[in-house]
Amino acid sequence: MTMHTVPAAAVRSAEARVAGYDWQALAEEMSFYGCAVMEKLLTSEECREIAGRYPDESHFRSHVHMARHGFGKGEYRYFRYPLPELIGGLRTALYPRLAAVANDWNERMGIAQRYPDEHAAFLKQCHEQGQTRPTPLLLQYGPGDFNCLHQDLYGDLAFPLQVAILLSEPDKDFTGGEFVLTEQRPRMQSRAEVVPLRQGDAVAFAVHNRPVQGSKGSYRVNLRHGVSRIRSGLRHTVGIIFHDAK
Ligand SMILES: O=C(O)CCC(=O)C(=O)O
Ligand SMILES: [Fe+2]
Repeated sequence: MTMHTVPAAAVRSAEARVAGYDWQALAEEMSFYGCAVMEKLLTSEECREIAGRYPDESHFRSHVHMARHGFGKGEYRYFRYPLPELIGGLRTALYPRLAAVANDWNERMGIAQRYPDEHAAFLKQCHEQGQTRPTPLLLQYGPGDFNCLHQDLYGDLAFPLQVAILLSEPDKDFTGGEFVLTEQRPRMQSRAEVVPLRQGDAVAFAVHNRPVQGSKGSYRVNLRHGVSRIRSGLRHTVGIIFHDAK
């Protein structure tokens, strides 16, 4: 078993969970708007369990204070391999669903690259390119914190969709702190999208580019995502990024 292999039982259980969603509807949402919400991907107990890992350094390979890098304010930690089974299982199970969307996008954007059907095969490509470090992360924001608009690119090889799961309950654990996306359109003004999430909901969204169907064919837009200022309380999220990092 290599370091990035997820136990088969964890993958099967995540696949069963993922199969409960209407993937045709989700794929259409992603293609129309650049994002789609999977409601209640995690239970509140699972959310609490994952968020509760934040203080325990043994789960993580590194710790980032966002203000030190100009990324915003707040902090996050990248998980180590092996990932927690729930996160690793979902990373493996979500990948093929999103790869179908990613391959359709590449075709529409005239990009020759196609993503393999299985996450293990894609990770192998990352590792062969020297992108070997795990990218799933746990984020923690307090009052006044925010996450500047950004793109999670960690090397030349980038999977074009990613997932973020809200672990805290809006209006109870925190206020403010909306997940936001902006879409920069060629020679046009940018479009913003605010994604309403409850505890346990996951948003799948475009990392950088996606095609938009216009009246005269398809054009390419450039997306960024971030989090508006937390007004009160504590907000945790887990981010699932499918490419590994240099
Ligand atoms: O905290 C959030 O909702 C966004 C986190 C983020 O930037 C990510 O998961 O890549
Ligand atoms: Fe991000």
